[in-house]
Amino acid sequence: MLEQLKEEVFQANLELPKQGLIKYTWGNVSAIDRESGLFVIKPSGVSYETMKASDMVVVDLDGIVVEGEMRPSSDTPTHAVLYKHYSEIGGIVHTHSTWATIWAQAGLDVPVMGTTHADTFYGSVPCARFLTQAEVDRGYEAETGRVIIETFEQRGIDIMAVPGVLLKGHGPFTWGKDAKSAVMNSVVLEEVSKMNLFARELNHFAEELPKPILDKHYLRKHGKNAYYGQK
Ligand SMILES: O=C(CO)[C@@H](O)[C@@H](O)COP(=O)(O)O
Repeated sequence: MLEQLKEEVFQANLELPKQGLIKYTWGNVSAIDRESGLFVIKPSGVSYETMKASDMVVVDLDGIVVEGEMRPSSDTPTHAVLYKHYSEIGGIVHTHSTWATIWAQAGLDVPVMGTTHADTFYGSVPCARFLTQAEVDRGYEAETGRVIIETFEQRGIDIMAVPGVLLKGHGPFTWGKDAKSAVMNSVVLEEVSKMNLFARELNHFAEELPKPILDKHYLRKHGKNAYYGQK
């Protein structure tokens, strides 16, 4: 069942250490099959060196295991809440990648300071608030998903135009149309987090990208008249 998706999710998980986004088991990737309403996620706490495609766990949108021998990622309820709320999302990634986590620990949005950012994210990547004691008690991981939704709704941000968020004091989540694009978005977020920190260090008054350039770069890749790359 869902053998191809398991392979895709497995390969996407292997990309995390390859791209330098994680150490040890500090991350997870999932992808959903919208037809069955089931998603595939990596098992919790299993070394990337020994993990196999057959170790991937299939869960439903309530996070209940449907297939697999292992316990799914501890972040499964966060993934489930996001898949349930946003039908456009096909893949989700969580990491503790260093540069993005620095911004998360500083409690700051990652501003658009260059075209590298604008090519992927149509605006600042928001930093969501800390969870309250009541939220932690109610279910930390599911409430984390709800805080992400709250952040995007309160700020009126389109989830697919800005496919990532920072969780204050924790780290980034990114998403995309599938697992591969969600991983690419994590790589971009990590790179721009690093670039921005150095740019602000060199010049505390370094400006954000002006709107016309943000529009041009984002829309030429993602707008309805996109023309970047090959047909
Ligand atoms: O954030 C954390 C731990 O603080 C987790 O996302 C991370 O360790 C990955 O956990 P899983 O191996 O996916 O259960």
